[in-house]
Amino acid sequence: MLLCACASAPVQQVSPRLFSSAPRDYSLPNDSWSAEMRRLYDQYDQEPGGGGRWKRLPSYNRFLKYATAGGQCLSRLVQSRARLFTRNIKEPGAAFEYAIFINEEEKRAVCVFQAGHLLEGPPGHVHGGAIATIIDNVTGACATYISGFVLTANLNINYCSPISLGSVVLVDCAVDRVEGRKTWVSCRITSADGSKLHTEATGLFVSVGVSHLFTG
Ligand SMILES: CCCCCCCC(=O)SCCNC(=O)CCNC(=O)[C@H](O)C(C)(C)COP(=O)(O)OP(=O)(O)OC[C@H]1O[C@@H](n2cnc3c(N)ncnc32)[C@H](O)[C@@H]1OP(=O)(O)O
Repeated sequence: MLLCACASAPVQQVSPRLFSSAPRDYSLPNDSWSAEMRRLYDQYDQEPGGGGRWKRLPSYNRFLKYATAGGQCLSRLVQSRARLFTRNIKEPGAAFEYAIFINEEEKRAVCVFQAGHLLEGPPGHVHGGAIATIIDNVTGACATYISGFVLTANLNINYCSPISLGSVVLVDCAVDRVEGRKTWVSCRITSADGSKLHTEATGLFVSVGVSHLFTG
């Protein structure tokens, strides 16, 4: 489902910020984004407080450092050099370029995803593991938004048609049901115009306390 275009967000500066300690929000547009990527982003992006249905999730390369409620402390405990898998390649556009938008009312998440040249699997096309990664990330974000902290227990993926490197696709997820600690999410990856189905998936997420990460 697409929305009317809104005011464009500024393009993120990706040069090293030598004199700034502010974290980079990787979900903001940068110069590597194609016109198609930017167009889709603008369709879902909403001004904060504008009452829109879609809310962009900020995204940093360290999961815990910028989290509220003791994130920094946990980050030090876990591993100071740890970096989020999808955000750890320095060259903009080389790997995972994406922005996730959440629609809380519909319990949906949509991700605009541009797959860079380092994600190659079959010649000229995206690796199945990279596709699984973006699915896990977006379905996981959707489940987390609705159910709080969860871990992926099960992911089923049907690869229907290959995704060309450099192309922009839509990852569209919805929470199907929540029962106790379990949250089921379904997901479809389509071409930007929705006409071609690339991938279908379902995921089961289980709610855990953060202490589960330390105790197993
Ligand atoms: C915002 C950024 C988002 C990023 C998203 C990234 C998400 C990830 O990649 S997470 C990393 C990959 N996942 C993991 O490492 C998880 C490893 N697994 C585990 O830690 C555990 O097995 C875990 C937490 C899933 C479940 O363990 P535990 O908390 O002991 O739950 P447990 O009591 O066994 O099961 C709870 C329920 O889930 C069900 N369940 C658990 N695992 C499965 C499974 N694989 N398939 C089906 N059902 C399952 C159980 O049957 C049980 O159901 P019921 O309540 O009806 O009896």
